[in-house]
Amino acid sequence: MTVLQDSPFVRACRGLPGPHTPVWFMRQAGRSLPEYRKIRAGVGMLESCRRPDLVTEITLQPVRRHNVDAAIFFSDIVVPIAAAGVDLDIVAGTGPVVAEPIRAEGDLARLRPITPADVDFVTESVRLLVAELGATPLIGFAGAPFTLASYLIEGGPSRTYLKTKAMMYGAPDLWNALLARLADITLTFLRVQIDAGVSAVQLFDSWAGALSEADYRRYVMPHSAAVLGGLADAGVPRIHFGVGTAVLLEAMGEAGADVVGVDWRTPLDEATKRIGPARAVQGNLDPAILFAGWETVERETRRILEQGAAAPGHVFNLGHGVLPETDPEVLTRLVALVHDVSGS
Ligand SMILES: Cc1c2[nH]c(c1CCC(=O)O)Cc1[nH]c(c(CCC(=O)O)c1C)Cc1[nH]c(c(CCC(=O)O)c1C)Cc1[nH]c(c(C)c1CCC(=O)O)C2
Repeated sequence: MTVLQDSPFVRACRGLPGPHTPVWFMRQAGRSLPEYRKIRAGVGMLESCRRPDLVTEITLQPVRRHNVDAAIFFSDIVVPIAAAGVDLDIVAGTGPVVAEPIRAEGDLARLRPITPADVDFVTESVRLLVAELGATPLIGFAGAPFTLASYLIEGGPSRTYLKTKAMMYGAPDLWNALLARLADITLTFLRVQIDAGVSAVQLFDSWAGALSEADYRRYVMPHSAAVLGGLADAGVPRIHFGVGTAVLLEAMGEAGADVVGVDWRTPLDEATKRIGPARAVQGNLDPAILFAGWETVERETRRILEQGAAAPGHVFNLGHGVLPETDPEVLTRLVALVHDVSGS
C-alpha cells in the first residue's frame, strides 16, 4: 500500500491536523495550461486517456506548475463505460456523446461488467505516476452511477435530464438494474486505481443536484453507497462531490464518504452543520472568482479558510472545475496564498 498517510492532503481528509490547509483543483490538468493544449494537439480525448505516457505527463503538468498538495489522475468519467463496451466519444466543447443511448431493458446488454484487464492502461499509468510523484498523493476518481446514467440515457449532456428522470420515476426496475451495473463497473474501476497505488478516490456525482433529497435517497443513494461502502476496507479516503447539492450534503456524506465536496453556493461552516462532525469538507471557491481580480480572490479565499475551520478537516478546492479560460498564474498564486494563510 502506497497511501501517503502523512501527507497534508490525506491527513486533512481524515480530519487530522497538518502543517497547512492542503489545496488542489478539480480539472487542474486541462485546457487552462498551454503545455496541455500543446501535448493534446491532434490527439483525441479518449485516446489520450488510454496512453500511459500522455496520462502521466498531463497529470504531472499542474503539479510542477502550481505546487498543489495532490495530483488527480488524468482520465474521464466515461473511460470505464467505454471499456464496458459502450460506443461513445468525448467531443471537444460538448462532452461525452453516446452513439446508442440506453433506453430499454434490451439495451443493458451493451453495458457489460469490466475486469482489471479491460483497463490495464489505468494500472500502468497509476504505477508510473505514483513512482514519479514521490511525496505528492495521487487522487483516483470515477463518475457516480447517477451522473454516468444521465449521459448513457440522454446520449449526451442535458439541461433538464428529462429522459433520465422519466426512466427513474417511470421504470424504476430498469433504472435500478442500470444503476446497479454502473455501480459494479465503478467499484471495479476504483479498485484498479487503489490497487495500483492512488492515495484517495473521488466519486463525481456532478449532476446529482438535479434531484430532491427524498428522490436522491430513494433512487440514487443506494447505488452510490454500494460503491463507497465497497471501498470501506480499502484504506484510502473517499471524497464525494456534486454541484448544486446544498440539500443533498447530508445524504452524500451518509452514502459512505470521508470527505464531502461542496460547491460555492453553500458556505463551508453551514455545510459542516449539515454534514456533521464526522466528515471533512472540500471546496469551495467559485471558479469564476478567478476572473475578478486578485483582491477579490484573496478576500474570498480568506473567507473560505475561516469557514472551513469549522469542519474537522478542510481540503481547499474550487466549487467545480477550473474553467478553460483561467489564467494559470492566478492558480499558482492561489496555492501559495492558501499555504501562507493557513500555515503555522
Ligand atoms: C461530468 C464530467 C465529465 N468528466 C468529468 C466529469 C466530472 C467532473 C465535473 O463535474 O466536471 C471528470 C473529469 N474529466 C477530466 C478530468 C481530469 C482530471 C482533472 O480534474 O484535472 C476529470 C476529473 C478530463 C477532461 N474531460 C474533458 C476534458 C476537456 C477535453 C479536452 O481537453 O479536449 C478534460 C480535460 C471532456 C469532458 N468530459 C465531461 C465533460 C462535461 C467534458 C467537457 C467538454 C468540453 O468542455 O470540451 C464529462
